[in-house]
Amino acid sequence: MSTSGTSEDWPQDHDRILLAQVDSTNAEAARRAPDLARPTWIMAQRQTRGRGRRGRAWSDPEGNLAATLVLRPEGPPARVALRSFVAALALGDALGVVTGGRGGVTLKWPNDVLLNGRKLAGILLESAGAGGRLSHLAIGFGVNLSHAPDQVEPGAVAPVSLRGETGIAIDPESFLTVLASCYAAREAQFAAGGFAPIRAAWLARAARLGQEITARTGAAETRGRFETVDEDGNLVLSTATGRRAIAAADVFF
Ligand SMILES: O=C(O)CCCC[C@@H]1SC[C@@H]2NC(=O)N[C@@H]21
Repeated sequence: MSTSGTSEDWPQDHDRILLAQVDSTNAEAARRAPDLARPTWIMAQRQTRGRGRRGRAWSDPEGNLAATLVLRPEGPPARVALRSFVAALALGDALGVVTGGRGGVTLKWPNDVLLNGRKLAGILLESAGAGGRLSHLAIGFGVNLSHAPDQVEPGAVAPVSLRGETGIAIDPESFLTVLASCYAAREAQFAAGGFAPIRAAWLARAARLGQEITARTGAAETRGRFETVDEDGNLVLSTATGRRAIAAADVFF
């Protein structure tokens, strides 16, 4: 199956491609990006080689959401990368809509979404370009709507599914419609107001803000109090040896 089209609730300036199966919607995004004239969501019912952050595999049973938004954003790569926060916020908004705002949704730096403190969703940003200019940005969303994976990395936040945690059953296509609409609203906020309102909204939902956390980048580990996220999206920790701004890491609680 490969269909494209729109429905009443779908954002007017976004396109949509629905696939039965693909290796990875992010990989498909990279293949199709040169031919896409408008922001486009690519959703697959099943991925055979879903990928997660830092080269990890992303397990993707049918009934979960696997979708990638392909954008052609203007601006320097560092600003484009702030869409990581736009995306996480939009996903948090979408979950608020489907749960009727019952709460329990928090955001874990850089861009995981937690439900009742456990991992419900991950986001993977990938881009291509040359000479300081990006040709496209792919924002991949993996949401455990129906099933939580059995296996997790040692020390990682345990996974959870929306259905298992709340009893709410929503199919991926319906969830995508809500997510696309929430994303369009947050993108408009980012375009109009820059990172400041996005940052403030993200911090208002941040998991473990003010608490001790560990940031791990390769073999390097930094433990400290989670102070804030700065104007560039860095994780700021107050450590025994001073304030540290960390651009990329995995966070452990
Ligand atoms: O490691 C993470 O937490 C990020 C996981 C991102 C998974 C999604 S599923 C849709 C898109 N396609 C992929 O191959 N990965 C992302």
